[in-house]
Amino acid sequence: MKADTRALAARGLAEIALRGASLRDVMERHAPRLADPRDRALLMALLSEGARWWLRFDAAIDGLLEKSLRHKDPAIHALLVLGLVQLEILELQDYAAVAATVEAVRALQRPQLAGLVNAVLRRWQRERETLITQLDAKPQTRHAHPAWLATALQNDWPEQADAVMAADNREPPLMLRVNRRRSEREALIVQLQATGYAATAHPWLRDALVLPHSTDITRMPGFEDGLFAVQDGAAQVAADLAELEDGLRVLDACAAPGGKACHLLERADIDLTALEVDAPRAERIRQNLMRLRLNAKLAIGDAGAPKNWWKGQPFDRILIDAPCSATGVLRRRPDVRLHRRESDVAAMHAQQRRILSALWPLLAPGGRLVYITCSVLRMENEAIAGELLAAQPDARPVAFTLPVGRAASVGWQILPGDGDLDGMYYAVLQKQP
Ligand SMILES: C[S@@+](CC[C@H](N)C(=O)[O-])C[C@H]1O[C@@H](n2cnc3c(N)ncnc32)[C@H](O)[C@@H]1O
Repeated sequence: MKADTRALAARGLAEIALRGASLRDVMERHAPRLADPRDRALLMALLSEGARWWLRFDAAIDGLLEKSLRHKDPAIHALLVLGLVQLEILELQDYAAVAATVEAVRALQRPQLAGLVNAVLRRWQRERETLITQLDAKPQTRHAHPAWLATALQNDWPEQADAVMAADNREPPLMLRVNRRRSEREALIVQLQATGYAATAHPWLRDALVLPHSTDITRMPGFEDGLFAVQDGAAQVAADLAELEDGLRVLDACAAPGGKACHLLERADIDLTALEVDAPRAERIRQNLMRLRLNAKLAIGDAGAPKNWWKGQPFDRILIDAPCSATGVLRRRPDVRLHRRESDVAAMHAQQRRILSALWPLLAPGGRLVYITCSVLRMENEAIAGELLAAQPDARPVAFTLPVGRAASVGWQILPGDGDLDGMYYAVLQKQP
């Protein structure tokens, strides 16, 4: 029943936006209560777009209510936000969106608030243009980004900040990576197109396929057989930068869930150690290796403390896909902007520096280290690579260019939306032979 779906979405969105729950957890807990896959899809759309646009429509609802319901009745507050999301973002028919939202008030067992909810949504419709002009006046309510992040983007990327935030709010394509050990890209495209999937080859990434919309990939032909994995194109650049050859010893230092590790293994016959600090997340590496029919040595440990897991043999390649603010992937993870705090960035910087300086001694002379984040903040990116170069006399930056993005003082930055990719930073550092 649609009303129940909206009521469930309102409860879930309140948990995400007001109590710090993750979208994934909320979806996993609530979706099994809906039998119809169309209701589950609506729940996902409401939760994702509700989280993505919370900071715009939460401010609007505050302006429309005399007394905020945010603390007193969080699910009703979230339901009002969802009412505006349905009208403005999901573009449902006005009548249907309002009627179903008012109906959901009853499903939330607050029938006494049905009149208020109806009145607030009607007032939005009447005063829409003025209210939208007010919301558009500030970057944080225009683009639904936290004020600290809008400011940080304007400081780091004054010319691109607006476009970056707009890209964070657009639906990303679904990108796959063909497992070249098990299929050819063209053969996979033919197979997918024959079953109704509009897959095309990415214009410059060798292993990437693009589909216009997200879908349940587990139902796609070839999934169980490990013919492909889901991976944004920006993440697929890592394997090119590693310049692999058969026989190399490679460390993927921050490996879960194993996307880049598997790509490296698909590219060459390497001796790969996949290290991860979080044991439950490491289990996901194991599952991905199994599905894609690949082999690696799995290690659980802290990349910043190699004495606990390193056996003393240097690595020819080290990939550090560092823990970071994830500010480059907000389009795919719409709840992150609600949970990240400004203070997290300095904490991430300290962690990234600790990991990079602990791993540099493990690199063989002549070897290369690829440092990556899915952050768009310079403090986590070129600042980290620059600090290593300043501290290690045997480190040299390797120059490279990509078809999209821009050179940083060290390395290369793709911003969200460049080439319709996620935002990602890359630096390649070589140890003098
Ligand atoms: C950006 S994700 C890696 C994504 C992965 N490379 C992929 O392509 O699928 C960063 C990972 O680093 C792990 N991590 C964080 N701190 C770590 C540490 N000190 N040592 C090892 N792994 C760490 C996190 O648990 C997380 O799984």
